[in-house]
Amino acid sequence: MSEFTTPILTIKKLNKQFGSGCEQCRSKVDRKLNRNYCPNCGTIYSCRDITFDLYPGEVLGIVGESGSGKSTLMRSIYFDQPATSGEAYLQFYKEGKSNLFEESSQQKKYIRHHLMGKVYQNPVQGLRMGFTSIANIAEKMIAAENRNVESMESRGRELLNQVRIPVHRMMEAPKNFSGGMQQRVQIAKALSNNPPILLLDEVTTGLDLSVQANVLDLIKQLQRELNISMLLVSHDLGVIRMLADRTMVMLDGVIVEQGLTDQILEDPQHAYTQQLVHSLL
Ligand SMILES: Nc1ncnc2c1ncn2[C@@H]1O[C@H](COP(=O)(O)OP(=O)(O)OP(=O)(O)O)[C@@H](O)[C@H]1O
Repeated sequence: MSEFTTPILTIKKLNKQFGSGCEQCRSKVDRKLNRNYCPNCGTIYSCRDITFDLYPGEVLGIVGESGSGKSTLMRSIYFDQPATSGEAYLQFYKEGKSNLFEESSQQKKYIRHHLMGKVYQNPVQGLRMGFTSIANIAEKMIAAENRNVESMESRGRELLNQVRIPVHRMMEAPKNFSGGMQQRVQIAKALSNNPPILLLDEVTTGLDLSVQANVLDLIKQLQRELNISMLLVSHDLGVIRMLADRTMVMLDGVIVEQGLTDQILEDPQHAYTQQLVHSLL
């Protein structure tokens, strides 16, 4: 991305820890951790000084093994849980000048529903499985203060069509759908308020390979059509290779390498990335 393009999202020194820390781990400079964990007090440092920019229309991949902190990062950005410290700025919110983490819970709700959408690995987290599909979509629209039933229904139909769920099934609950369909309803819901940013957390993990390919194709197509910026978390470098323009590699809560995806795949610098790339070949 050009240095002259303004990022749509900027994250600066985001930290998330579980535990209050002790004298052996509180200082960033000389803390002695076993991977992300303080052996003395048990505090887990899930995200450490995570800093990056997301640019308009780009897909930024975040890859790393289980426990490296990817989901914690996504949860912090979407306010599913509070970050311990750090800054986040959105170009579309107060001209990118206000740290989102310091906003009131009401403002965070506004940001979450108007400016972001999120698709979870486990559809139970993103959907009400017993509600109809269209009601799931409407729920996010209502959260963004849309009260017009007709416009919600027509938007719901449009979105279901866009994610290739037959519209005649809109009154069915996601609990009756296959895993791939549930993910598509989640994507429709996440897109309902036309957010400029979509967060995708391991959205194809656990699906059969052919279903996985369909969902990835859909994401790729939507990204092209809507030119939406995406943060895409996966432990699977194959998924990242297919979708991400740039990639960050996380290990033990730290970004160990970032760059253009092609560059990372062709010439990985960090030993862990080399190992990841090697396992893909
Ligand atoms: N609520 C919590 N309480 C304590 N520790 C947590 C909590 N949530 C996450 N962690 C720890 O934070 C670290 C990062 O977890 P996270 O789920 O973000 O990793 P991940 O890279 O997304 O892994 P996975 O792909 O398996 O989901 C792990 O060591 C995890 O045990």
